[in-house]
Amino acid sequence: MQVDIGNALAAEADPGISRDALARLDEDVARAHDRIATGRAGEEFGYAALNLPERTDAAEIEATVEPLSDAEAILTVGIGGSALGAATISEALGGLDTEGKAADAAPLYVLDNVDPAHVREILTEVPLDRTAVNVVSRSGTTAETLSNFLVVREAMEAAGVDWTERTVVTTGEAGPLRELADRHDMPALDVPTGVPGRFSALSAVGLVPAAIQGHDIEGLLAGGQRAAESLAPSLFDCPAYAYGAVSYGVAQRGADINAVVPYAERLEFFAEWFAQLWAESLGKDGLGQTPARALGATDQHSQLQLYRAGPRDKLVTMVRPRERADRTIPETDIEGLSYLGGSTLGDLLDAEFEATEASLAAADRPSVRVEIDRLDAECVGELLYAMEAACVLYGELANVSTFDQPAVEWGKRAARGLLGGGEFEEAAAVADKTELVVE
Ligand SMILES: O=P(O)(O)OC[C@H]1O[C@H](O)[C@H](O)[C@@H](O)[C@@H]1O
Repeated sequence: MQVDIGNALAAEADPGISRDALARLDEDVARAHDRIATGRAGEEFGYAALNLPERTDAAEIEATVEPLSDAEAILTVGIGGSALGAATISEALGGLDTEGKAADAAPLYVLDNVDPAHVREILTEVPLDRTAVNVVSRSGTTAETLSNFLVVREAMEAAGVDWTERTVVTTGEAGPLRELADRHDMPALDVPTGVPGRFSALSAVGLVPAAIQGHDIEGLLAGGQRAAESLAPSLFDCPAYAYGAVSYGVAQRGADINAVVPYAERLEFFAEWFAQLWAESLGKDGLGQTPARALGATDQHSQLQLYRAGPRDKLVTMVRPRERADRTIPETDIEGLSYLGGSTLGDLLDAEFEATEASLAAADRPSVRVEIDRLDAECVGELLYAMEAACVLYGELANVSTFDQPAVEWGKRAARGLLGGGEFEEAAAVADKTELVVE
């Protein structure tokens, strides 16, 4: 993976970071790297995530899902960190919904919301008797996930399918989901200890659907390991830290928003995964950098106007694979279009990428270029790990508590209280809402 931070330098962009400031920041990076290394060595909560490429047992995952390898569809039931990693990996490697049909892998459907219409659509679409269900919850108590799973289970029973035969559970050591798996003797995998959901993509949490689809999960872990080995005490030697440090540096200078723009349809979910990672880890104590999601080249024709000419509060992160399967644009004699003929759609996408980057630089807007070689298992594993390491580094530099999410849990308790799931003072706050209704 390669990161180019040139267009985030103060000489090119406002806000931007000067070379002197970057050199000073590099001293903080060295200290943060030491802290991260200590945390990893002690398997401390959160830091342990950066050991996953070594810790995750690919053979165990493959053996556990083997009885479901004939599945014609996969249904992941989870939310947040228990869904986005799997969706990101399966999409990047080919195998999300309809894309999967073209890619010859069982398509992955993700039930990560409790919108009844969405649930109904998915249950109508998947062949329940030939679907592998993967219910994923670290806590085993998340209301959305458990409710959806109860609905899926009921639908399978109604269709005469033995759901215990078609479900893999991924959960923590204890909790309702673990008890359910034990009671029905279902295949179950562990959410690794010490790893928050949003950092768990390179574990059973993110790898089960890819394993069922026959993707190279060893390759994903090897790519993660390659990024782990690239961690170094200077941002000038480590692409992941260069990205984390520059994001932090420009955020301190006013780039409160980080617009992530992959130039690959198969990385659309990556932007969603990144958004959870960045928002939930770094949005603390009045600090943080708001993730925005876009897709190149499509969103050049919508959001780019704002990114180039709106408030100077954004960093644009442009992500692309350097190689991709390509398709030639047919020659044409249509007047004014002949320049397109003979080049490829990939050439066009790359030209759009470079033109957008230049257009941001010409307007003094900071951007960072993140490139991977191609969209294969190793490069995807490397990208996910590097972004996690970048996030951990940013958290160290900002001195926030990267691995918790108290604000999210507040809302979870309030919703649970409202549904009669126990006494929670957060639920009482709902009744205190101030109204000023206009009809
Ligand atoms: O895996 P679960 O316990 O079901 O949690 C799923 C999600 O729940 C919360 O929203 C947390 O903030 C997320 O970080 C977590 O990924």
